[in-house]
Amino acid sequence: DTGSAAAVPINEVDIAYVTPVTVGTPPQTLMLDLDTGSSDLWVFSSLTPSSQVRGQEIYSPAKSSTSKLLSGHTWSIRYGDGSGSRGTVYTDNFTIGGLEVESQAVQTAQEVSSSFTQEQSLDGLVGLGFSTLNTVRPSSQLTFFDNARPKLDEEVFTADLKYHATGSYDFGFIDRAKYTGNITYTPVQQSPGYWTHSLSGYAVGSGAFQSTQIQGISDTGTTLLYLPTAIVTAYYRQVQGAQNSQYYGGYVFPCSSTLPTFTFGIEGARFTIPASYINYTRISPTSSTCYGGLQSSSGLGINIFGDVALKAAFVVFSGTNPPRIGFGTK
Ligand SMILES: C[C@H](Cc1ccc(C(C)(C)C)cc1)[C@H](NN)c1nnnn1Cc1ccc2c(c1)OCO2
Repeated sequence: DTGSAAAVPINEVDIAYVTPVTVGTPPQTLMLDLDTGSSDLWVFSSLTPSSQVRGQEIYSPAKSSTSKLLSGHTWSIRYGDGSGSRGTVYTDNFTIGGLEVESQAVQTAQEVSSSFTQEQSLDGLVGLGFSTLNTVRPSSQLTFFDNARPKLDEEVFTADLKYHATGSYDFGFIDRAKYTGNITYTPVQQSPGYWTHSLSGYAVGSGAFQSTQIQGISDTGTTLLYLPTAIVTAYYRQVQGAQNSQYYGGYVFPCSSTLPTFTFGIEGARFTIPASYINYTRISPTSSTCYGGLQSSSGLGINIFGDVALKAAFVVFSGTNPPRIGFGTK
């Protein structure tokens, strides 16, 4: 089997992408954030206090003839940006882009943090990290990808995220029409459960390519690109008026600045992020100061190849043994 679904940016600066999914019988449609950097599938639900729901679609297990309570099971997740959620668990039919998994663990939120309440067009997350990271207790649950694996034509899913436009996620096949040339693969170290791999180096603008291994995680659920401070300072040194602002918590610069491109390596292949992707957003709607899409990872303890980087390529997440990740030019 295969599946294919849209990845729709939830706002005008691509803070996150959501994908239509259906849960239950008859199908209830929700817009969820497919997140390779976590492994819980959770949704706003009929169990979420109405004070914490602001426009989101909810999943009501009581309205589904195929829902089953996973009795005695709970979950609680805290994301790296400080947001979080917790609740109980049902199993139900779950479909993404025509690919169905029966009795998928669907984690129903009984509490969500304010940053989730504020994102009205995001109804939850589909974790596509390794199932070892799932927070359901006493027994952890499998991700949608792990449940779908046995029926997939090929043990892969792909991400084709786009800048200020709708892209796609495919399951079980690699769509040749979505990239040119070949896919370059590199090994994934699946501990502690992220899609962890290395870049082979980087270049700032037209500068020489610096060959250096940079380990990090490819994370579709993270907006920006977070790299070591030395690389980030080398980049913003090329930007007139750029500064690392304590107040704004990162590099800012005049919105009128000309930004260099940023190139990253995967093995011998090179992928260039257009300057426009790094001119991320105005710090406030009327400001002429802009916040960078490339920021330092020093506070995170891990380098994160988020959407700013991933949308510059066609990415193959391969669940083969051993797992690997592939990048193609588009
Ligand atoms: C933050 C997201 C998870 C999320 C997504 C969306 C949202 C909103 C809808 C409310 C906008 C909040 C949270 C990420 N997913 N793998 C994640 N989950 N756990 N770690 N990370 C990566 C990380 C870690 C730390 C950081 C960061 C990123 O951005 C800034 O500081």
